[in-house]
Formats: sequence, C-alpha cells, structure tokens
Amino acid sequence: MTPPRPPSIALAPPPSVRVRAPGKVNLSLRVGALQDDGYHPLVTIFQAVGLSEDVVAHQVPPGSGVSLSVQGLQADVVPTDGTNLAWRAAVALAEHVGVDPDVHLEIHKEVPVAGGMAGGSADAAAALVACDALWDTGVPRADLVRLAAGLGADVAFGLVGHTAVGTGRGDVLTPAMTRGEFHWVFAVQAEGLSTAQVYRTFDETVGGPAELDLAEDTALMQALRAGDAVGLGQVLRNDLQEPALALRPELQRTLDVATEAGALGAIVSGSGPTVAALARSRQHALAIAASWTANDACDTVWCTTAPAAGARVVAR
Ligand SMILES: C[C@@](CO)(OP(=O)(O)O)[C@H](O)COP(=O)(O)OP(=O)(O)OC[C@H]1O[C@@H](n2ccc(N)nc2=O)[C@H](O)[C@@H]1O
Ligand SMILES: Nc1ncnc2c1ncn2[C@@H]1O[C@H](COP(=O)(O)OP(=O)(O)O)[C@@H](O)[C@H]1O
Repeated sequence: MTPPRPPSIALAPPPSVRVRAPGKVNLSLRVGALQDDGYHPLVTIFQAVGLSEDVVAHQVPPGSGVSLSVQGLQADVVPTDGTNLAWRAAVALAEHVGVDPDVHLEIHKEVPVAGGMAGGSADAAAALVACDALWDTGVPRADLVRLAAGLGADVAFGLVGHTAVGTGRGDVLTPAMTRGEFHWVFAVQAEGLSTAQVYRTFDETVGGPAELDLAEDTALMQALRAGDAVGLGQVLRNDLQEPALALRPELQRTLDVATEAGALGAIVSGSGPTVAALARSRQHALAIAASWTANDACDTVWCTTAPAAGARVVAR
C-alpha cells in the first residue's frame, strides 16, 4: 500500500496592485513671472490622454525597502534609484502614514520621457495609489493630492485626470466640464527637453506678466463644454512653445506638417518636445500620423483619444 500523500500547499502569489495613470497635454498654458521660490504661477488647462503608464506595486518581505524596475518606451533613460518620482512617491506615502516603505515598483512606460506629457508625474501618481492599496493604508484622496503636489507640479493632475484647470504651480485643480471625445496625435522625439531649461529660456526671452487673467480661457472652456473640436483647435495656446522652439527649431516643421495635413490645431505639449495635433476623427488622426512619418518629422507617432481617467487600480 502506498503511503498517503501529504496535503499539497498552494502558495498564494505575493499580493500586487496594478495602477494606470494618464499622460497629459496642456490645452492652454499661460505662464506668469518667475517667483522667488523658482517657480512660475500658471493658469493651465490640462487634458488627460489615452497614453498611460502602469505601475505595479509588489509586496516584498519586511525590511526590504524600495526597489524599482522600468520597461517600455525609452525605459533605458529612466532612473531606477531613489531619484525616480515613483520611488519618491512610495517613500512620501510611507512617511505620511508611518509605515516602512517596503515595496517593489514595476513601471511600464508608454508616455515619452521628458516629453512634456508628464510621464514621470503619472508614475508618481500611480505609485501613490498602488502603495496605498498594497499597504491598505486608506489615505483620503485629498491627502494623496497634497502629497502629490509635494512631489512635482504635475503629479496632482495625474491623480485627478479628465480635464482640469490648474492654477498656482499647476497643482491647484478645478475640474472642467467637457463633452464627448477628442482625437489627438502625438509626434514624439527620441531626445527629451528639460522642463527647467525651457522655463529658464522663457524668462530670458518672453518673460511672463505679473498677473494672469482666468477669463482669457473662456472661449476654450466653451469649446470643451460643447464638444467642439474645431473651436478648441483654434484656441489652443502654450506660452512655453516659443522657448521650446528656440531650443529645438526643427519642431516648427513638425507643427507645419500637422497644419498642412489639416490638423484642427497643433501645439507643443507642455515644455516639449512632443507636438500634439488635434484631429477631426480617428481616421483624420491616422492621416496626420502618416504625414509626420512620411516627412520624417518625429521619431514615434501615437494616436489616442481624450479625456482619460486619473490614476486608478486596474488589477490586483
Ligand atoms: C511644463 C509643465 C506644464 O504642465 O509640464 P511638463 O512639460 O514638464 O510635462 C509643468 O509646469 C511642469 O511640471 P513638473 O514637470 O511636474 O514640474 P516640477 O518637477 O515641479 O518642476 C521642474 C522645474 O520646472 C520649473 N517650474 C515648474 C512648474 C512651475 N509652475 N513653474 C516652474 O518654473 C521649475 O524650474 C522646476 O524646478
Ligand atoms: N518615473 C519616471 N519616469 C520618467 N522620468 C523620470 C521618472 N522619475 C524621474 N524622472 C526624471 O524626470 C525627467 C522628466 O520626466 P517626465 O515626467 O518624463 O517629463 P516631463 O516633465 O517633460 O513631462 C526625466 O528626464 C527623468 O530624468
């Protein structure tokens, strides 16, 4: 008689939480005069887009600390140490709630690095939500938004998503009403631009006014409420476009090719160098993408829609 087999023990995989957070385009970015703290007051209208980042937070044995890996678009130029914004987000949350920051963060990149689309900020927003769920710390949303703002000017918007007006450094957010779906095409460059350098060039060339008037975006807000892509295309605005073009003159051609392909509007995304073009439809977006490729006007092209949701758990 064969001896009874010992009961098999099914080892549960260590818990993990996957969070998705969006990249963004600034539909309007108005920049005031440099302040003593080294920042500029902004009035900006953010729109979250369908290009997104996934951060998976994995449970690790107590005392392991934070570790991090990156894969996907331009992963080789992203830091994997304590300077990574997602790593800093995990540490900031742990300090806030008084737990040890034990986690492995796995970042999947789709948003261009240093491209003016807030990919690093999306990672930080995603890491806050993922670690909060993994550690079961239940931090109120308002506290997460405050922690986000302490990490970088764009991080709070990565949490909130959709379309929002940003004031202060861009971190004081008010949701904006929109109707329907907008079609965007993005011309991505292999080499990014430093946000700080673009702001410096802005100061040295254009310079911002002492006061910013919220009423200047009325036509844009109306186009968003009406779902009027043609109207929106006519009022896109970016005060950092001129300094970004001064640093990368070849971007003018990328803008021109989009305009020649009938884009409703074309603009540098944030501090660049990504160029965003607004299209009439998915098919029109593909036609603009084809023009950019045929004219060798960028290194990668993405078609997507907007608005997209803020950081949210997509798998456990
Ligand atoms: C330009 C914008 C437009 O949304 O986005 P990106 O193009 O970087 O995506 C943002 O203002 C970037 O936000 P973010 O990239 O999070 O900025 P931070 O890390 O906080 O700051 C980087 C540097 O940008 C400058 N900065 C940022 C925000 C602001 N309101 N004024 C500034 O002068 C400062 O020199 C700062 O040292
Ligand atoms: N998780 C991250 N992903 C990308 N870049 C990061 C990250 N953490 C820190 N960085 C640093 O921040 C810089 C800009 O970040 P990113 O958010 O991609 O661009 P932008 O500020 O233009 O939107 C990068 O060049 C990189 O050195």
